Amino acid sequence: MLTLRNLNKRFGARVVADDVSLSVAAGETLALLGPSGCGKSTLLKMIAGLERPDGGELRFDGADLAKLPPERRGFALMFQDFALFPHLDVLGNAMFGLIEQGLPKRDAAAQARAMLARVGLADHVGRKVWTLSGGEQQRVALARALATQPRLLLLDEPFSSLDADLRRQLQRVFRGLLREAGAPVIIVTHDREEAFALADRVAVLKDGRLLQCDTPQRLLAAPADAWLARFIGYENVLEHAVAPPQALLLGDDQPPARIVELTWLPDGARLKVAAQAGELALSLSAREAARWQDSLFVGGEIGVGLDESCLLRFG
Ligand SMILES: Nc1ncnc2c1ncn2[C@@H]1O[C@H](COP(=O)(O)OP(=O)(O)OP(=O)(O)O)[C@@H](O)[C@H]1O
Repeated sequence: MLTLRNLNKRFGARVVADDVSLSVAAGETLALLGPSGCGKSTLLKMIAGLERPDGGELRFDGADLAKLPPERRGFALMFQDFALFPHLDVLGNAMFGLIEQGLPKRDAAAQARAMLARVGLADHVGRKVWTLSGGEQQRVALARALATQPRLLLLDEPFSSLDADLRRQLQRVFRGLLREAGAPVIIVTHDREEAFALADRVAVLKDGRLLQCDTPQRLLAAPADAWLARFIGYENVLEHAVAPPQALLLGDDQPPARIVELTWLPDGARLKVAAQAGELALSLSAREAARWQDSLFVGGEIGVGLDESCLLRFG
């Protein structure tokens, strides 16, 4: 298990880690999620040993990491550009870490081949990496990282250079492989869908502060504050609570709300209305849109209320 306790780091006046405490268990995938510049990569680098914390404690299975140089931590780090070696073929890349560990070449090649087969690249071992597609390169980088059987796997924006379809497809492959690897995994991302798709728990960071760390379900069910609620994708964020879609009540018996924006879609309509509680966004199914069609125009009125029992209150 990896444990961070009261970790602090600043660059000049900029605080990038503000008393961060968290832990990641064996077999668990944790996502560090936050906007650009909030300190995600720096946190990863401190764990890897590439940046030194100003204060706080980093432990792995109870042992203090402070005096352990990066190469002796037994962690694998995978960057967003994959950092493959262009002069080596696929097999050469995948066995690189094993050779570094001092494994005889034959054993290293056998283990690397086995890992390449696991990521679906058994037929590509002799290819130069620059002849591979982005998704294939990404799988080589993962095979290289996993082949060394790291004690901890650190992935920095592993999918950011891939297009959306490939990203989704590889995320599925990854999720299985990461679980099988059995080591704790930390993934840095600014993409909430990626975090929710891959991670068991998601740690949300802002300006170096850990705002909330929980399962995707619990983050969605009980966001800590309004900023976080918006960041994880909620639209109707009120002062003290989120109004999820199920909290919105439509009907003639509800207070009238003026339609300020309207978009017709194949399966209904999207509206923004000026309601008593503030501006609310809502989606109408095709059936609801048909039911209210006479009122559906910008400037028109529709009855919109809030079911207080469905609101997600902060804190
Ligand atoms: N070695 C360094 N020296 C000075 N400032 C740094 C250094 N490394 C990072 N920073 C600054 O610290 C802040 C946090 O950087 P970091 O890379 O950790 O953010 P991030 O959340 O990973 O961002 P992104 O999603 O854009 O990669 C940024 O303002 C960055 O410019």
